[in-house]
Amino acid sequence: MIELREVSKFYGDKVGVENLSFQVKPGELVGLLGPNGAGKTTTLRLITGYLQPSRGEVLVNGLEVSQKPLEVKRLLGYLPDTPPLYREMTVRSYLSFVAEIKEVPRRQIRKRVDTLLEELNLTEVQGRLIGNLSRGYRQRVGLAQALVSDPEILVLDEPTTGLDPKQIMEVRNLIKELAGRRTVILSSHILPEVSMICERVIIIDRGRVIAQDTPAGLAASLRGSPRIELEVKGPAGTVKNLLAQVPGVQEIELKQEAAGRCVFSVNSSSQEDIREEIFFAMAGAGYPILQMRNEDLSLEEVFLQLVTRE
Ligand SMILES: Nc1ncnc2c1ncn2[C@@H]1O[C@H](COP(=O)(O)OP(=O)(O)OP(=O)(O)O)[C@@H](O)[C@H]1O
Repeated sequence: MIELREVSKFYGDKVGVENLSFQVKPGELVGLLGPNGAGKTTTLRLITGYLQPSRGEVLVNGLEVSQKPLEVKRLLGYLPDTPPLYREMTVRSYLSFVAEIKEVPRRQIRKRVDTLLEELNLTEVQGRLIGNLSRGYRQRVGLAQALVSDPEILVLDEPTTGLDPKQIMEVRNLIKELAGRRTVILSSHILPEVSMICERVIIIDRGRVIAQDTPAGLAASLRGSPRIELEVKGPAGTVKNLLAQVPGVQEIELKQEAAGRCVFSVNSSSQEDIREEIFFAMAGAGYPILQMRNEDLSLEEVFLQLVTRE
């Protein structure tokens, strides 16, 4: 649905993005993740045709964006980093105006706007001037204008920026609901956000793709050897010796010891799950396991590792 082929964009001698290649398949919900200045906004502007690449090709639904800008814009709904709102218009008149520009047939405009007002919880403010709305409402109006033509593809630049926690939850849920029938690409510098709502994450840094995978896949590929955290009721020394005999155990680190309990972090050399073996070893010796869990890397840790490694 969206394809970037070795795309570069330079601003004078400054690099916006360099040699960027990735694809987004129909129906996917993909997150573009990166720190400030990584090139997220540039990438989204290239996809929507607001910028021309200095090198390479951007294809949307098989059409080259720079060759077929109007056709591509018909397929897209775009929420830019600053939504293009007219402060002196009411919510309803603004959405009707955008619907007209987006070539929604005249007879359908009223119904379409009603549906959007309903879906985005804007019905009660439909008669208010946009300039008088709170930031959360304005963001929702921005999202509504992106959806007005019921586009196949949605491009959202930092859709939750500036919202309060409740509004963030609402907008995230809305995006998930919208995603089913559409292809969605959104940008964010918030890690939990993309891991929560996106099926696939493309991490960019300094204009380049440095990783792309599912949130779980990214964590797994970088996790290296699995780690287990274990709390046992028993003497630390003996427990450590027992752990050392479990096949696959590589490193054992005592993290805490108090009141007859000890907490260990155990590194395994194999990709096999060694928790069962640990259980039998402790049960055999009569030391109850109070807690045992895989220490998974969060997306945040993966992201930091990737960016730092670069
Ligand atoms: N119009 C411009 N002129 C010059 N440099 C620009 C322009 N727009 C972006 N840049 C530079 O290109 C790089 C990528 O910027 P971009 O806005 O795409 O990043 P971003 O990931 O969206 O960051 P942010 O989250 O801060 O918006 C940055 O170094 C930025 O300073």
